[in-house]
Amino acid sequence: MAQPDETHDEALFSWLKSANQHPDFPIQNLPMGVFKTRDLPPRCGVAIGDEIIDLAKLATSSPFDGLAGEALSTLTGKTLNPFIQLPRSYSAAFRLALSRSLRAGSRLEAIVRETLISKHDVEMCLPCSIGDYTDFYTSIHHATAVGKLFRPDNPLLPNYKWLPIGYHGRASSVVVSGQQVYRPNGQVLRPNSNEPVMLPSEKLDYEAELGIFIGCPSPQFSPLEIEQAEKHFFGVCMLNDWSARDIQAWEYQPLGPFLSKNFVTSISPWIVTAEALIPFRVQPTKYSDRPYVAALNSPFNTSNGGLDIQMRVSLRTAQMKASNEAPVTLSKTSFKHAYWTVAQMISHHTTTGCNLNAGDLFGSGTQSGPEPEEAGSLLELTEGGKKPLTLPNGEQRTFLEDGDEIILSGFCISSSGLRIGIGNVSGQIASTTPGPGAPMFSGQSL
Ligand SMILES: O=C(O)/C=C/C(=O)CC(=O)CC(=O)O
Ligand SMILES: [Ca+2]
Ligand SMILES: [Mg+2]
Repeated sequence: MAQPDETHDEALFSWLKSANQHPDFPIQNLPMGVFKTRDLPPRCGVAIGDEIIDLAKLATSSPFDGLAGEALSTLTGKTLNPFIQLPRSYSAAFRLALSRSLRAGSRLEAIVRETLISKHDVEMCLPCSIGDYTDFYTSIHHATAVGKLFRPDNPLLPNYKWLPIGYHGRASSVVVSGQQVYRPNGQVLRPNSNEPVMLPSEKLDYEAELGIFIGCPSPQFSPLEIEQAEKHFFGVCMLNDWSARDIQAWEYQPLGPFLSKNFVTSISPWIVTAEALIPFRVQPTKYSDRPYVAALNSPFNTSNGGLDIQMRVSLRTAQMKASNEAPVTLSKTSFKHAYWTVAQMISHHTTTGCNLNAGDLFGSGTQSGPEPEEAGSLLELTEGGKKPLTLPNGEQRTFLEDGDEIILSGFCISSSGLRIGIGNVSGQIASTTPGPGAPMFSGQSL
């Protein structure tokens, strides 16, 4: 795993004014995504300051040599998949060449400047074609708190500390930030009843997660040892695993969540690459009485397997929107508290020989920190709906109501204050049954 290099130098200065001191997209970030405009079909881009580099347009000038040039030639289609499946040496070379081209004094300034499109003129799309989506459960604080609500006698099951628990999710319903979230109908067992009823979920919730994209594919029947796993980690986004808690409580035993989590999963539009995250690597949080599992340990994972990614959840109700109030923060935490690392999730997923493909998406599982106010879901913040939250404007919430907008955002910040944004993922709740072609709402997207 690489050490910080010249692309991470905090003193780098770009010829693009808006990139310098940009809170999300300075020259040290260079996240990748797919966008479209009124005139242009979906195409690959890199966010820099308040602009987006149109990579198909950049490729027509063949500005880069060697691996970086080859990498750029894969970025002319409608998804990032042809690029992210390449070995990491290509993405590292591309990042270096792009970083140099954006620095003050670069001989490529005029060529790159020609490709810039304002972020205000684009609509973001899913960054890649997602073949499979797996949702993990890596926050021990979330697992313990939720376990207490669902299984008071047995909150943390004995397997938790031995392997990263997960379930196979539904890739077809992953959407990009800004898409409406329609309240799902489902079977629910009401209190003091023996028979379920079909109704719109009354316990609609969010889950604050990190999204993890797989890059270089791994072949079937070739388990990845933990030392190899990082080579398959392409990058991250923010992910909201919308969850209908009443549907979940009735359906989840014995096979786990099914319809309660398959109706929509929202992700932020930009993928922040593993290379950009190098300065924010940390030692994973140490947990006492963790059993030693040789296959899930490596010297690198022990020293640098963690990622200090700050996560924030905020809510804007319809009433707040109508009176022009800013969203209210519900919780803050960091992915550094996760019990299992990205490499452990990747390696474990392939243990039986399951293959991973470029563009596969992992959810980290809801990230809740050690303190109650760091909880990544309403289920935890309201203790299963028993303790409503009172918002600054006097409104109360147990679960989400129609018109509520949830905004999950992420960023990393260095000890000297350099910040890179991971992104924002927002979604607004609408009452059930949209009819064909769910419209967009004007949510915030980064
Ligand atoms: O049964 C439980 O303990 C809870 C399961 C989940 O909510 C599954 C899930 O989505 C995991 C997560 O996001 O951490
Ligand atoms: Ca989840
Ligand atoms: Mg989902």
